Amino acid sequence: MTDISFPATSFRLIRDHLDGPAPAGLEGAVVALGNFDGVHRGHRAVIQAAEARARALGKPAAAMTFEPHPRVLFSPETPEFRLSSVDEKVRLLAATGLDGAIVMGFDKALAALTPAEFVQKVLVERYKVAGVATGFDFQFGKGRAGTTEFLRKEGERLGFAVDIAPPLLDAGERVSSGGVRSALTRGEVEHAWRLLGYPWFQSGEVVHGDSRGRDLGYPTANLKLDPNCKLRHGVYAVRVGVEGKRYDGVANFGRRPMFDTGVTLLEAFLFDFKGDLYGKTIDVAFYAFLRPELKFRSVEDLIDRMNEDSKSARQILAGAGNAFPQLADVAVARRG
Ligand SMILES: Cc1cc2nc3c(=O)[nH]c(=O)nc-3n(C[C@H](O)[C@H](O)[C@H](O)COP(=O)(O)O)c2cc1C
Ligand SMILES: Nc1ncnc2c1ncn2[C@@H]1O[C@H](COP(=O)(O)OP(=O)(O)O)[C@@H](O)[C@H]1O
Repeated sequence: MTDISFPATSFRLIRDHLDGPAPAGLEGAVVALGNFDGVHRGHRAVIQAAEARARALGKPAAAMTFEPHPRVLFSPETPEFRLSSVDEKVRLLAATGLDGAIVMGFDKALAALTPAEFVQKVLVERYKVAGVATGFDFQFGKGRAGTTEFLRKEGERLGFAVDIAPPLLDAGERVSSGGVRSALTRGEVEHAWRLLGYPWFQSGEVVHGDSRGRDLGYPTANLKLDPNCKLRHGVYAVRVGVEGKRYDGVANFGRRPMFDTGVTLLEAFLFDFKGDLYGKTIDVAFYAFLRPELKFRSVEDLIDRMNEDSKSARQILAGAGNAFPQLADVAVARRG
């Protein structure tokens, strides 16, 4: 167990809707624009470009993101495996050192704005942006017709700075949310970690299970993940953040074929912890895939294997240094 000190933050979170009044607090900022699912290293490069420009201009720096993900509006029948919920995203953004984030409610009215209208109404009139930073492949506005080239021209015409970050490569692979998703789907959490720059994590409230864990000598804190989560089922070495402390542990994600539950859960056993976690929000970060879920001949065999899993996880995590996602406290962010 180690103490985590959250970065002190005066982070300002704005949840904006076009039909409401223009919110105060981040006018004149340099804005990093994007969906930022996972806030991976490529996203951080965009954020750094916004911060550098903001410093040069003596302005605040903020991220502007869209919620729900535009895909939810356009193709609700094919739900996306999201790397981060809006809360997780905001906590990641707040820890980057940005002054704030604008979460634009993405609805039909916003989707109907042409690229020129989005620039004029949202960026210029509503936020009076001093600059915009985005990734090389960002597209925006009705029909995704707005390109980075268009944004550059609009910036020149209307007087705001435009910075476009080139693709970021990791060992020849483009860092992308899609790359992280497919790594997680294969259980390759180390690869996801490389692309993200931090071990992937999921947050949630601890719920009650079947009280079986205690009898096995392995009480597990249970989280229901988003049903669209495509993380490979199996056993992982994890580190768990609880109320500013963190614990190494081992977790199973799946349906527990031993007990024919049919329900998909993330269940984490925390080493060197005793206490009650029900109702608490915890962060479970993934460091290594240990094995797939199995059906053992007996509960004793399962327990033997869980003992082995714990030993491997302890070894792996001892070699992981202090690595843990940098997360600011959302409760602090929300007060902003
Ligand atoms: C390290 C670890 C490994 C596990 N491996 C398996 C497994 O291979 N097969 C399985 O059916 N359940 C597995 N489980 C899930 C346990 O069966 C589960 O935690 C237990 O049923 C407790 O259920 P409860 O939380 O509802 O009380 C594993 C759990 C942990 C913590
Ligand atoms: N080391 C630990 N790791 C995880 N949970 C623990 C630990 N020690 C105590 N607990 C508590 O035990 C609960 C899990 O017990 P368990 O018997 O698995 O029941 P259930 O699955 O019904 O919640 C956790 O939610 C938490 O409150």
